[in-house]
Amino acid sequence: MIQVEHLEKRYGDSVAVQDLNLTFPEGQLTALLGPSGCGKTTTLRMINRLIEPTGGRILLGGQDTRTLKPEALRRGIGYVIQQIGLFPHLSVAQNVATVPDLLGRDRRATAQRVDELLDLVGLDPAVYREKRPAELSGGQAQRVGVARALAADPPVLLMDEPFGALDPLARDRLQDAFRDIQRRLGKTVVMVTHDIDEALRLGDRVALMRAGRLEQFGTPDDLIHRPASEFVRDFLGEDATLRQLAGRPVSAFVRAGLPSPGAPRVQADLNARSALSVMLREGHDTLEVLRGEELLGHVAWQDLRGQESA
Ligand SMILES: Nc1ncnc2c1ncn2[C@@H]1O[C@H](COP(=O)(O)OP(=O)(O)OP(=O)(O)O)[C@@H](O)[C@H]1O
Repeated sequence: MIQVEHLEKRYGDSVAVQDLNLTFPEGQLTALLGPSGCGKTTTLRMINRLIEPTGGRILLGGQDTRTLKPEALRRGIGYVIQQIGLFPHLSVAQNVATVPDLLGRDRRATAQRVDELLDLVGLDPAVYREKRPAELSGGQAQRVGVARALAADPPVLLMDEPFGALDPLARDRLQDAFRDIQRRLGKTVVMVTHDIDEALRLGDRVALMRAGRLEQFGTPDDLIHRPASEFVRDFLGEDATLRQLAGRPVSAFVRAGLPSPGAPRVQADLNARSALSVMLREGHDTLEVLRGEELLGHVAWQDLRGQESA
């Protein structure tokens, strides 16, 4: 758990972050969202002390980060940035092993861990282990960056626009892969993004910032259905519900029960936004949801539109 108390960063007369108070819950992914220049990156970099606050404090597992040496602090905090900065002269495996090697971990154990991590991020170790960064696509390099950040098994991961440089397809895939990994490993993740879809899709919590201050902190549902201000409402936009639906499979909304006669059938992994389109197109307010041949149940129009309770 990371607690931020009255955090402030001033540059001369200008204030980048002002009286910021929030708690990043353990094992969850919190998206730091907001318009350009609102202080997201500054906040993130104060957590691992790449930037020193001018006021307030940050507690990591209850401990004031100022009492820790920055190097020691950063050993427990993975950091992934958009320009991933792989070492060009090292192989993929050596890049991933950078931190364990620095820490003097056992070589054989590290080699095994590297393979596991490459596997985890969707890169076949046998194919990619010995490649150089120059031989990778942007998406592959980004995956190696994520594997490298996970290699030291840090409980906390800070990510700054980690998927920003990718084309939409690669971004979707890596976002999904990362979400799975995060859930499985239970890491506490703070992710800076200015991409609303990404924040709503990946965030267990979203911290929406504006001009150095926190505008709202809550679940994606909170921000969409219970916006704390006009700013939040405007920032997310009118199609916020649709955006959120696009990130969830229709199976998340299924109710058990008798199918309604004549309802169109869709597969469970169809995204909920497309399911809504099927209802509109077919003129039905329910759908039958199947996984393969198996009937899971049905989903109704109201379930998709009033998803606070989902
Ligand atoms: N080294 C610096 N000196 C002076 N001002 C700075 C410095 N770094 C950041 N700022 C200012 O602090 C504010 C917050 O910057 P920050 O990079 O945290 O914003 P951001 O929300 O991450 O923006 P973006 O999405 O564009 O990256 C901005 O107004 C920026 O101009």
